[in-house]
Amino acid sequence: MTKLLLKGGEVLLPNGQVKQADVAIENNVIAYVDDIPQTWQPEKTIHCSDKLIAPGLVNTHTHAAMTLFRSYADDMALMDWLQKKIWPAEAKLVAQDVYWGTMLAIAEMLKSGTTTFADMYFFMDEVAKAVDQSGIRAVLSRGMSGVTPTAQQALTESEEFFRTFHGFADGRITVMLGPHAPYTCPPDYLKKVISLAEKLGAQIHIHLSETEGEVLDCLKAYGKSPIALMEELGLLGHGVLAAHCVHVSAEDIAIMQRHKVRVAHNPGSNMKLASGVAPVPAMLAAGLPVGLGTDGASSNNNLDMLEELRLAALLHKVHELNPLLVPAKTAVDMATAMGAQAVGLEDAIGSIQKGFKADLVIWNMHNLRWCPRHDRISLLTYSASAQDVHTVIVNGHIVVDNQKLVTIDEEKLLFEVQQRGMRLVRDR
Ligand SMILES: N[C@@H](CCSC[C@H]1O[C@@H](n2cnc3c(=O)[nH]cnc32)[C@H](O)[C@@H]1O)C(=O)O
Ligand SMILES: [Zn+2]
Repeated sequence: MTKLLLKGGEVLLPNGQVKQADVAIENNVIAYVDDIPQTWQPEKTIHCSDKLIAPGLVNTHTHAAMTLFRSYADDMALMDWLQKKIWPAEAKLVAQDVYWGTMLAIAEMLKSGTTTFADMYFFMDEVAKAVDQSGIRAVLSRGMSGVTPTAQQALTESEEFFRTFHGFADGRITVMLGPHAPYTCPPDYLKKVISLAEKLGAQIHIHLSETEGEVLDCLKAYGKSPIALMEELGLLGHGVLAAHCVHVSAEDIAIMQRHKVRVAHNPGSNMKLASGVAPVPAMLAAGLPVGLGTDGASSNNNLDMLEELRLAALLHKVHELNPLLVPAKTAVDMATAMGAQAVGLEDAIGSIQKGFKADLVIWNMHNLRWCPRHDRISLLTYSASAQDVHTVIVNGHIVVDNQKLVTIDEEKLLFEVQQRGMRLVRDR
């Protein structure tokens, strides 16, 4: 048994209040917040004065290994970017590339306070290996496309991946099915995905209504929006994490409400690819859980969730010319508890409370950006930097210690990803 005490810090509580409290961690869970019995003796103590103990950030949508393509193809529209640059480069990927690209992503995420990420990619055994070794938590899906020669193989691999890795790495890995999008997965293929989801009891992670073009094409082909088409096919009944949802109508939102669809909002990616502005205030008002995501590093171009948190708080204000929208408290909620809901882990992570998994970030407030401290949630949203991440704990284990990665060799990582990234985009 390991017993860890976080002493003398300020804790961001589930109700959004911040209070001075000690936190006791036993094995992988939060054993006590504040009311620690006299008899409880820690094996290790972290002194947290001038520090804010907050839930780990939840990155609800990414393609981790796309760090390999960071800065390779910028300033393009989504379909051009995917079809002309990314998919040809991805065709050259080998398993080891995905391992190293993912490890780089994990290193970047951990150091910037992310403790859980939802991923959709391929060579997922390699992703699971990187997750296992690094100590982060992840919700993994093998991206499936119905229009490539690997369509059938993707279904088989997804099933095997689910059976092998759902609950793996001390429960840090959960697995979803990942049909890529309606424009790469035609209805007949999605029906196969749905049958598989039913057979396995698996949830679904999919890109929906990311661009206006996607919605118009879908209307033309099927007479329905992507969301309405997904409802008709029966996909929405399976616990759906829908990435983007930029071009959704009021009717779409009503459908999503009926089926408790969870949204991954990616403001950085949506802005960079000029996809549009998701109606986040309307989706929140409809009671949909809206988490935040970075999307792949190649459309962002970093995996810093604090940046998404801030963009989420800023974008909707300027877009609707209403400074009251997505206040700091809501943005922090989206990056933590609502993110946990979005990835289906709301009973385990996303808030600091007794019995929850010990996934925490200790922020250093003793610096210029955090002074003076009128409101910690405001400071975290509008002022903080990833450099203020002092210590990160996932599943009760310290994975970042005083800004240093504990489980990952950073120099080796930089070398590997530099070499591999260059090879992938070299013309043959
Ligand atoms: N098409 C793959 C499976 C999809 S994996 C996830 C895919 O999502 C792609 N991707 C990354 N960002 C976005 C985005 O913003 N929208 C749609 N797809 C994206 C990424 O390049 C990757 O190919 C196959 O052949 O089986
Ligand atoms: Zn994506």
